[in-house]
Amino acid sequence: ISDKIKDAKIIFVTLDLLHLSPSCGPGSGKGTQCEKVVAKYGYTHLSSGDLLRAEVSSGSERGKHLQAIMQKGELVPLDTVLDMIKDAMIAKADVSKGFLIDGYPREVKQGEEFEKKIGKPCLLLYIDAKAETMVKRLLKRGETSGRSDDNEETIKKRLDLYYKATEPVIAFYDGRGIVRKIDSELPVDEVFSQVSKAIDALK
Ligand SMILES: Nc1ccn([C@@H]2O[C@H](COP(=O)(O)OP(=O)(O)OP(=O)(O)O)[C@@H](O)[C@H]2O)c(=O)n1
Ligand SMILES: Nc1nc2c(ncn2[C@@H]2O[C@H](COP(=O)(O)OP(=O)(O)O)[C@@H](O)[C@H]2O)c(=O)[nH]1
Ligand SMILES: [Mg+2]
Repeated sequence: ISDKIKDAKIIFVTLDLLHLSPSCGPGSGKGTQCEKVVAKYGYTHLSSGDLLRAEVSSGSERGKHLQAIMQKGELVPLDTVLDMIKDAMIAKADVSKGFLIDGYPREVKQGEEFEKKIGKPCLLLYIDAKAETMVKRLLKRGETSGRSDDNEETIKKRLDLYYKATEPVIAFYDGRGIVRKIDSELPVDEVFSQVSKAIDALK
């Protein structure tokens, strides 16, 4: 029965709401931009990384397992993340103008599964920054973030994995014409004005 309820709501989500996926490198400024979109457009921001970190904080057995994977900069099992996103979307379906799915998909397979279980994205915001910039921002964030993966060694692994697994995601959706590339080397507000243009062009 609960699966049926989920299915019904998912159709609603797909028809009426927008899925935006800022799928870009660690430290490129996804979180910063998503916050601004929430304030201006009334979207719900779902960061897959934040959902995972919440599970880690809960101290559950599953959280301990996740923590070990994340600390190495590797990807957690696909179903774990997808289930968390789906539950969070259903919980917010009634009050959201749209969804920003941040940090997902990390690999083409994750995107395919998302579409099978939830729906199609109408836009992929590709927030691009140089590797050097991303590392610099993450090291700076690491001074205060308390995140066990914001250290030099894990940042390097996250970036390697990003170029190997996540960049192909962008090519995959580019084939559908829904990718908007945003240059994140500019000041935050200028980046946001590019983001706003991409969203305003949706309808
Ligand atoms: N779809 C996802 C999202 C996150 N993770 C795990 O959670 C970690 C942190 O993810 P996230 O918070 O998205 O971090 P980054 O992409 O590194 O970017 P950010 O700087 O926004 O935190 C990843 O390295 C990975 O281990 C994952 O496996 N699958
Ligand atoms: N200089 C500069 N720093 C930024 C910009 N966007 C984000 N940052 C900083 O870079 C770090 C990573 O940003 P965050 O939004 O967490 O990136 P994410 O990893 O892609 O979610 C944070 O410390 C931000 O304050 C930007 O446009 N310019
Ligand atoms: Mg983030």
